[in-house]
Amino acid sequence: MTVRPSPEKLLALGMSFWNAKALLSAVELGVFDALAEGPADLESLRTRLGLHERSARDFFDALVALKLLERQDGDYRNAPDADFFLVRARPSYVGGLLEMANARLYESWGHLTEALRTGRRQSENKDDSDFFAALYADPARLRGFLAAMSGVSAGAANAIAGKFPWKNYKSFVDVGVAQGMVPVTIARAHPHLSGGGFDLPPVGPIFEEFVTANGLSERLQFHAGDFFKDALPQTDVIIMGHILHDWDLEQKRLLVKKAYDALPAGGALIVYEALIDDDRRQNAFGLLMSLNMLIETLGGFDYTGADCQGWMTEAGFSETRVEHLVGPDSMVVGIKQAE
Ligand SMILES: C[S@@+](CC[C@H](N)C(=O)[O-])C[C@H]1O[C@@H](n2cnc3c(N)ncnc32)[C@H](O)[C@@H]1O
Repeated sequence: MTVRPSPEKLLALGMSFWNAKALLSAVELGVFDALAEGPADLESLRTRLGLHERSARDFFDALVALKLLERQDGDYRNAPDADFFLVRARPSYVGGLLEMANARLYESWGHLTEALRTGRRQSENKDDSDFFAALYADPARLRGFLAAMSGVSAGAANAIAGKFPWKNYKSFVDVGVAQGMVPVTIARAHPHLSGGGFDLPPVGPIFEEFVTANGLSERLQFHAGDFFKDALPQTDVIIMGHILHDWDLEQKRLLVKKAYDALPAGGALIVYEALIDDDRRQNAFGLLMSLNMLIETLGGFDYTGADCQGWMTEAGFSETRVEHLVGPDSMVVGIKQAE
């Protein structure tokens, strides 16, 4: 008997932007913040959030069906994971990424077809100015972007702190550090390490605020610079997370070479991203991230572990390996030959 194919999966995938936008609007409206204080019934939640009465019930019940909220005896409360990760006041908040997705990516992705036809990015300014220069001209957007990066890298930060042999090294610098989630996580887990972050000058105060709030300002310093114009700080281990995918092939190769030049013999470069699997058929998130680079940047694209190992070998690294971190993220480690 032949099995009749079902369109269910295709239709669910095609309509999954509904689910995404319901979550993004819930974060924007502060639904999870409102319920962090305790359960609320329909009317009090609706008035608290300033929603029109027409669709509030459907919206909240859709969030129940999506398992973001729970409802008991007419009262809504946060589902446990939403309560942990989506309440702004909690240190575990990862909604910065979702805020950025809501404010910028959601609309830009509406132009994916045009981007695929033209090869040109579709974020707010489609001209040739540097993505980061435009972003950093607006302090509120800068802060939002850097906080979003903490949400993106929190899981990988824990995995790098746990999986890399830090006991063999004394110092490290995270290049393109953003707010500092990765160095803070590593320094907390390994009290013998000191280090810091390298990034464009406007990032300094935001990094320092985050490091101080985590009680690590004695061990983590900020290095201001432009990684295309300045040498990278000399240190035992350099980390680059979600950096190489922002840039074109020549720029990627240049950054790997600059890391090699800054490391001592025996030093290590850790590159982490949502690496595409070598066969380019499994890591849908990595492949879609690469399309996000089309939407957002002039020449950026994501790549496989084997691609990155190739650039590291070209730059002079004597040993390279790829290790899975968490979810879609993996790291490529390059070791500079010990003398
Ligand atoms: C996509 S974010 C990645 C942040 C962080 N590594 C993470 O994974 O969460 C890219 C970072 O590179 C920094 N950056 C961009 N251009 C730079 C440049 N020319 N020199 C130094 N840093 C730069 C940005 O400020 C930003 O913090």
